[in-house]
Amino acid sequence: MSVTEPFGARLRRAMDTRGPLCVGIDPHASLLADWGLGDDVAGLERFSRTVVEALADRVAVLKPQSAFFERFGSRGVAVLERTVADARDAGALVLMDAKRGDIGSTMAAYAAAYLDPASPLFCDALTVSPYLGFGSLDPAIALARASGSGLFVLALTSNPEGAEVQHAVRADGRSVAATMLGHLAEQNGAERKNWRGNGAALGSFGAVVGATLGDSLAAAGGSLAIDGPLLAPGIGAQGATPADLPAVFGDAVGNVVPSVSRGVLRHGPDTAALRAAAAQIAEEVWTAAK
Ligand SMILES: O=c1ccn([C@@H]2O[C@H](COP(=O)(O)O)[C@@H](O)[C@H]2O)c(=O)[nH]1
Repeated sequence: MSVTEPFGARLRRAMDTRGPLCVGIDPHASLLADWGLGDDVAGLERFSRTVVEALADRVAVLKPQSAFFERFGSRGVAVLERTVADARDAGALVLMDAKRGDIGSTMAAYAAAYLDPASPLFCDALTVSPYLGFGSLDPAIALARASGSGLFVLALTSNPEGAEVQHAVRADGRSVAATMLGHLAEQNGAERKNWRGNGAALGSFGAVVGATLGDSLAAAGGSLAIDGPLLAPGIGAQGATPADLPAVFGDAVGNVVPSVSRGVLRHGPDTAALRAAAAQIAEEVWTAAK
């Protein structure tokens, strides 16, 4: 397996040159219809190609939502493979939003599917769920280190239902989410010792922390100083705005990768309109973080 520059270093460079925005590729049936496309594989392919053509040469990260491709079976997954390859060829980092999580031996197979450069679905990073225990992610962490890819671990998700699990307080007084953030800080600390020295690069092990959280982050406790990226979904259709980011993320706002899907995609299928929508949100993020 070829070892490349770690994901966190590549992500920091992309954020510095392109801005931090991540745009989701979420081909909802309703969006396919709004774009005048069929709810079928041809529609899926046209939709995905259009988003890649419009944005892969300018945003830091594109995030295909695997579920919307899987619903078309093997032909949908074939479209997903092409989407990932085309987006990477055009210069975007690709974060596969598949939220995988299982016992370690199965996790190793999920990791091989997305983080082994020999796999047809190889991506720059993968979203994973730690709710079978953070240690169940060990095979994915090991493969990410070996292949220079990254993980985004669900910590405090953008949906209101997440709190009943993530805010739960453990016997040691820490919330479940704070514990996950602590594990990520350890993983990024180990990476810094072994590879990054004192450079400004981010760690390769990020957390998912919803932009929708308002002050509920304080309720869950835990530190966002994980020395890694913080993927912030929830902007746009779920009600958060770029202006919310400083209040939610505080001092860690410089490590935030704001993620928007429908808020950009609803402007398609016109390529220029998609670009303008992404540029407008990027501008709002920049203004908010100043
Ligand atoms: O906590 C989370 C984790 C992931 N997501 C995913 O992000 C997009 C959000 O789409 P919008 O259209 O911008 O609402 C979607 O793929 C989710 O599965 C999230 O929303 N929250």
